[in-house]
Amino acid sequence: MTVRSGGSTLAPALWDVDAVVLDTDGVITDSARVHAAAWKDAFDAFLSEHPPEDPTQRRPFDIRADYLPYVDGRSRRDGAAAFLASRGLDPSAETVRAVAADKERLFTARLRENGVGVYPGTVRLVHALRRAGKSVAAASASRHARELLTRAGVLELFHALVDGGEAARLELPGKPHPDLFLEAARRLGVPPDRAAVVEDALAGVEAGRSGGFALVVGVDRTDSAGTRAGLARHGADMVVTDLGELLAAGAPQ
Ligand SMILES: O=P(O)(O)OC[C@H]1O[C@@H](O)[C@H](O)[C@@H](O)[C@@H]1O
Repeated sequence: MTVRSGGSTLAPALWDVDAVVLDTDGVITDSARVHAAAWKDAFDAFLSEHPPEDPTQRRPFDIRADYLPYVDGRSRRDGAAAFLASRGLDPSAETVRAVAADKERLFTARLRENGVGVYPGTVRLVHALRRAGKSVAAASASRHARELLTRAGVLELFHALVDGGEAARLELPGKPHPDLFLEAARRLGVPPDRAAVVEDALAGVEAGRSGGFALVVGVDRTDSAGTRAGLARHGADMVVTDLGELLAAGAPQ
């Protein structure tokens, strides 16, 4: 049976779920690259001021090799600590706070200068899900998620939002723990085995998998074999390059 409602058609993978929880950075808004670039500047400054003892660990922060496994999807402090530890540096609370504060300053400056865009394929999918009677939530480790969704003009499309501020207030452990997504599903009133998670981060697909969600969709906007394989290995049931692929062929573009 094809779910046709309001003229839109969802891909079969979504027919059997009642709700979809979408990560924000890189899934709804094109802000993952802004986070990654700000982290690179902050970590490279730190590495040149505090070079690791082992010369092989002194190379600059690399967005593919370092951002994806250690920082993407994790809270500000968890991401900073994971990367520093990966280079053999002591992730003391003080060091983590200093690097995270530097990244925050760089991130907000970039955001002020360039603004943030939204992925049109995601907006089309969210409209189609709503027309099909499904609930939709946004979830993010970022404390900026509400601001980003508001600036992009899409906040009102979501029935619930759990962001980094909420996660801290509720003391939810960050991704790869599933708590952020479970809280979003709880707010929608849908059990995880009736809901899908959509994520671009390795820690995020892992969270969807360990949360027992019915479907975990990975998003790889670079369409690289390595990233797709990584997302699948960490728990994605399927990987798309754009969320428009979750609309059935023939659905309005
Ligand atoms: O510093 P913020 O805005 O609270 O964001 C925390 C994290 O949010 C995640 O969504 C990003 O993938 C990370 O790069 C970022 O560090």
